[in-house]
Amino acid sequence: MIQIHFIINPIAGSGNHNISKKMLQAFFDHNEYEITVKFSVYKNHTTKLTLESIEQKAQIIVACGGDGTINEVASCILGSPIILGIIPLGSGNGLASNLKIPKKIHKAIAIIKRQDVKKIDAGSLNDRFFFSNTGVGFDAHVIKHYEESNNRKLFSYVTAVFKSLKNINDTRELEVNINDQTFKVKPFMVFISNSNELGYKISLTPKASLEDGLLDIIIVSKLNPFKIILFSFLMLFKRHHLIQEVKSFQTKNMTLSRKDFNHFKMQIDGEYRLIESNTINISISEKAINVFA
Ligand SMILES: Nc1ncnc2c1ncn2[C@@H]1O[C@H](COP(=O)(O)OP(=O)(O)OP(=O)(O)O)[C@@H](O)[C@H]1O
Repeated sequence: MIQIHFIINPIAGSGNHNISKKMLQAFFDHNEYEITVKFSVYKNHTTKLTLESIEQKAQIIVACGGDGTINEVASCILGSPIILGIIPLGSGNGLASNLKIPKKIHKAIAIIKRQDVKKIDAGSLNDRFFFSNTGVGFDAHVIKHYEESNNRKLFSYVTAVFKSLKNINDTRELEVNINDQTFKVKPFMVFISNSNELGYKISLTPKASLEDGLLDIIIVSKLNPFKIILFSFLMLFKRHHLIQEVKSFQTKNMTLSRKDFNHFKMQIDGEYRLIESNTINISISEKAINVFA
């Protein structure tokens, strides 16, 4: 019997999915799979549920939600033989889209039942992990405003972008150490990605691969309002690197540090996090997690 656990985020995306134990049971042969279904009932509850599933000897844990839910499940099973399944119920679903996992529930389940395993890389940031992307600056502001909106839809991301434009002059100097170069920057954004998609088919790092053992970085120094509009427009066509303030890198590790503050306001896989340290060490673990894709 294969022990398969589903951990469902009921508020992911628009929150109006009808996924239930009864519905899932209909897809799986009772002689082959033993199904356990859990719902998260508060923020970060998924971590506790996943740790319980590991204790309960789950062989497959399916994250049913967006990048934030995947992050909570995958961070717990990293480096273990447990296989991650994904049913994309989120708003952006960047990682699922990079893995070509369809949003239709029955199609995502077909991928789990096919049992083709891919090993993908995992990023780490001090003592946390990311599987899709992380960043400091404009993207972190956008995620903070998005979470405050209490509505997880594309429109909320667009509103959050406009609200974040008010904070654009709040750029403090960072020291960046990457590929044996050290330099200072007042960033509009430092964006670090494992995946080639942010969600909604938008990408800041279109050449990134989940399997190349590298992180794709873009560092954008302070932009004036005209350049921000130009940057946003070019990003839609994946041409933002044409702006001179945008520098692209690929690396296995990097460090961000700052002297004036002892914290970083970051987004990690689309969730706002305050990291209490004046140094951020970022690296990648190659092929660290097994995923059905
Ligand atoms: N019952 C719940 N009530 C409130 N928050 C929850 C609950 N269950 C999970 N969460 C939180 O929801 C957040 C994750 O949302 P998730 O990323 O899965 O969806 P999304 O933001 O709609 O999708 P995406 O990140 O792909 O845009 C996490 O911070 C998680 O801890």
